Amino acid sequence: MTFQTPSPSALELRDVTKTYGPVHALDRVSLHVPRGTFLAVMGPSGSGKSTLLQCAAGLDTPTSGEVLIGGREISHLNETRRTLLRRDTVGFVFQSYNLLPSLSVEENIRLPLRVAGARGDETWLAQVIDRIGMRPFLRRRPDELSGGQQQRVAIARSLAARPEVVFADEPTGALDARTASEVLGLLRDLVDDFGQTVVMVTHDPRAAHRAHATVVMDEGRIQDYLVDPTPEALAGTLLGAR
Ligand SMILES: Nc1ncnc2c1ncn2[C@@H]1O[C@H](COP(=O)(O)OP(=O)(O)OP(=O)(O)O)[C@@H](O)[C@H]1O
Repeated sequence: MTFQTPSPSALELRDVTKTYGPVHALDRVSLHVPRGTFLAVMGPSGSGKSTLLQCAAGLDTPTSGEVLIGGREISHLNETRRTLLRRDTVGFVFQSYNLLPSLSVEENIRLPLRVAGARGDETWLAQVIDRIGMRPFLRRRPDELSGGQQQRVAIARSLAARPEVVFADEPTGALDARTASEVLGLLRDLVDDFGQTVVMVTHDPRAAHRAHATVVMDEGRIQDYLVDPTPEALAGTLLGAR
């Protein structure tokens, strides 16, 4: 499955299989995600979305096949080297924000740099903070923010080290429809304006609709690949997946 653009690849899966005993959670999945694109991953429960994200982000290793982030093969690295590579090249956004409650907004955003012992690019950080609209809130604690604001902070944190790919796992699952739409608009803007690459697992066709393209998983395989689908087309494809 390939985007028809000449951009270099931010993420590539080559024939990736992940088995748990007799279960093929991923079954020879190949995928190419160019830089500066927003890809949604949908599919029924148990179709392999989380496994795809875990293997693609280097949180887990495939049983066979290769995963390349920014052209570097990660699936054959040992745990330590994979952790280091992940730290430098991958950002995460979770449904539950996962901010540290004792740290300020600014400290949360800078956390990946602190953990890496990196100085960071101050111009980039300032750009990100302004783009997500959190500059007035930098000294607040997460519990002094709304859910949407907390997710904005989490998105800024995911971008702090200017990663090759941001992986978002149901990033709007805990938000009301209006706030979810704002957060998705922000993710899309980060891709369109900053050239970031985002891979987002979602159950929500309205969320996937904001991405450039959607892969639909079923039984560990990519069952469909839709470019700029309408929410109705996505809902129809998902109904047909089982
Ligand atoms: N650690 C594990 N041990 C055994 N089986 C697993 C494990 N993780 C996933 N599976 C199995 O692999 C298949 C794919 O699971 P996965 O969690 O990737 O699906 P999913 O599409 O993310 O589902 P959901 O939408 O419910 O989160 C399922 O059959 C699941 O039971």
